[in-house]
Amino acid sequence: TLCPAFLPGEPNPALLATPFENITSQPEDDNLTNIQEYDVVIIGGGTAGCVLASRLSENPNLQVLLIEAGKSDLAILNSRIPACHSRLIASAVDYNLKTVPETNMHNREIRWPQGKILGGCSSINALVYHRGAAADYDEWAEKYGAHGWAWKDLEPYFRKAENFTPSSNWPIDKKGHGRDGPWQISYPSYTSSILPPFISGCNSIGIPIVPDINHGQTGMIGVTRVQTFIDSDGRRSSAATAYLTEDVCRRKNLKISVGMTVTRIITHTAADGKPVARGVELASGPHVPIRYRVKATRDIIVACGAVHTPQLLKLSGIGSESELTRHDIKVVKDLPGVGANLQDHLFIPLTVNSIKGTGVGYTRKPRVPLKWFIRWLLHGSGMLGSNLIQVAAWLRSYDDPEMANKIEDLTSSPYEPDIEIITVVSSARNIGQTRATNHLTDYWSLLQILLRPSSIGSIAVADNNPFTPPVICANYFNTEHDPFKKSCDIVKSSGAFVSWELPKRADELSDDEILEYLKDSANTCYHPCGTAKIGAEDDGGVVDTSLSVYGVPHLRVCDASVMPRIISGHTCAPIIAIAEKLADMLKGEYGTTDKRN
Ligand SMILES: Cc1cc2nc3c(=O)[nH]c(=O)nc-3n(C[C@H](O)[C@H](O)[C@H](O)COP(=O)(O)OP(=O)(O)OC[C@H]3O[C@@H](n4cnc5c(N)ncnc54)[C@H](O)[C@@H]3O)c2cc1C
Repeated sequence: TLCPAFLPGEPNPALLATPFENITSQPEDDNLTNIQEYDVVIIGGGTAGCVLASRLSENPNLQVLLIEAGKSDLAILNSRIPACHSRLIASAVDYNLKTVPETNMHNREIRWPQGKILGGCSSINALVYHRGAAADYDEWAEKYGAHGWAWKDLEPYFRKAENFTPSSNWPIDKKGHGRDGPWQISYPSYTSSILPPFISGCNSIGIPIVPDINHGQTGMIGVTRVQTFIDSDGRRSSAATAYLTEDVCRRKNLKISVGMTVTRIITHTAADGKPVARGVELASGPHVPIRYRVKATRDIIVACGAVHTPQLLKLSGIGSESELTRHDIKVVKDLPGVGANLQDHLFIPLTVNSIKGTGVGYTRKPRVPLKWFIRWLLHGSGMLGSNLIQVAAWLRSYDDPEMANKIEDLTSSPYEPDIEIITVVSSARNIGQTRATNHLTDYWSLLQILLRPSSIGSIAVADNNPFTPPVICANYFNTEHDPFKKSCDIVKSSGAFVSWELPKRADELSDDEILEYLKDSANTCYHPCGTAKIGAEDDGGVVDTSLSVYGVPHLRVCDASVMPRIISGHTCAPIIAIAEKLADMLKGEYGTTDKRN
């Protein structure tokens, strides 16, 4: 763990791609003759990209290249230690992006972490394993035209990905889970002192205890212990560690390029005058004069995540004509849906002081005590082997008659939630910014996550330079939801509550004061999606149901961008299932068609 003998990925691009000097990166200069070629080129070795590379290269006749801008997650200790996930935010493996000043949030620029590392966000995220409500996927198919992506279509792929290890102290019916997949799912052995009072607080106000929220049951409502992607050695099971094992990386037909950014997708004009995706161009950094190119004889799959996928498509001439022209990018395909339909979850922090012995402040010591580290290193156990998000409750605010009159029901079915409440072990206002100020205090933080926002934002390009960060406008908060009071009820009923810390007088605030507090303190819950959605082209769709980009044959997208509507939960597991399904679809397709030339 400390000094891994094996690190996936080839850092020298000259061994995998053909170098070009002094090219302009303009479509006129799109020479692809006599260059290194592969059957499939996957751009972005993140959550979806690792799954695709691993599954597609199971066919030894298929030459696969995976290109990742970051380096291996095995070399980043904080990525391996589950409890250290928040230390990865604003670190060298984060793109360190932020939104534009959000007008409905007191003009705050919200920090948006995105993993620049093999495994992508699955290597830096909070390790919560959650599938979302079955009705969310049925809604994709029925309401948004994503036929073939309903719950019944995706459920087998959730199982295929998973190797679930049950826990003796939280028994569930294992039938709903997979046992043979590469992704390690478990309950961490360590449980914090927050668990019993949170569950009893929920129970006292009528929230049922549900053994397993990931069962695909109708009505994903209740409080439960959180399942995580942590393996039996207490290490993070990212998409990279799960899918790009040493055996997989030794396959002769799989090449993995690390530390290289794809700067554009090269399209050629076919005999019918239409564009066809043929190759990609990559570079190690903004000031390096050498670019590299590879050709794809079958497909190019963009898996750069919901922020960078639309950016790359636009830099390659695929996007709204007016935006591309404004930035001097030659239009390949006018596709206004690219970068539109951005959706995200917001969380609202609530921090309370709790009775002595029930708080979690001790977990936030600025320096991890050596004995904790040794315990984790040798046995994978103790506090460091846990993601420290231990319990969560999913609720419907509409069932409260007072709320039902105030807000529109945006859930995917009358039985599914619009709110999730999780516990975290920090002063929630500080997440991603500074360490908790007083690590000795007994406190809890609860995050209320708004699961069904109607706010729609966008990803735009700032200019035509692939190394300029994209312009993120989340456009938060054009809906009123009020999960806040429910959290106050939970903590007051928990038997461990002492006083309000943030905000003070939390349960006495008027609606207007709560709204002001939300604008001041709400934060991204790190689930951006929808920016290259499945759907009809005239309805803003970017890809069809085979995840092929409209009007550009042999170009596909597979990542959080393709979700037509944000789900009522965490996004990592659904993306892994989507990638598993696309890999299966492509294996079937490639098995029966002739190689493209
Ligand atoms: C801090 C944080 C906490 C989260 N917590 C959870 C959680 O607990 N549970 C959960 O389910 N979800 C969580 N999420 C969300 C979840 O992790 C993401 O939705 C999901 O992993 C995104 O997968 P993806 O494949 O779409 O993109 P990513 O995993 O981000 O992969 C994109 C990859 O593409 C690479 N890339 C981008 N542009 C280029 C380019 N031009 N050339 C080459 N490579 C490129 C990136 O470096 C990256 O590796 C969290 C996210 C964050 C950021």
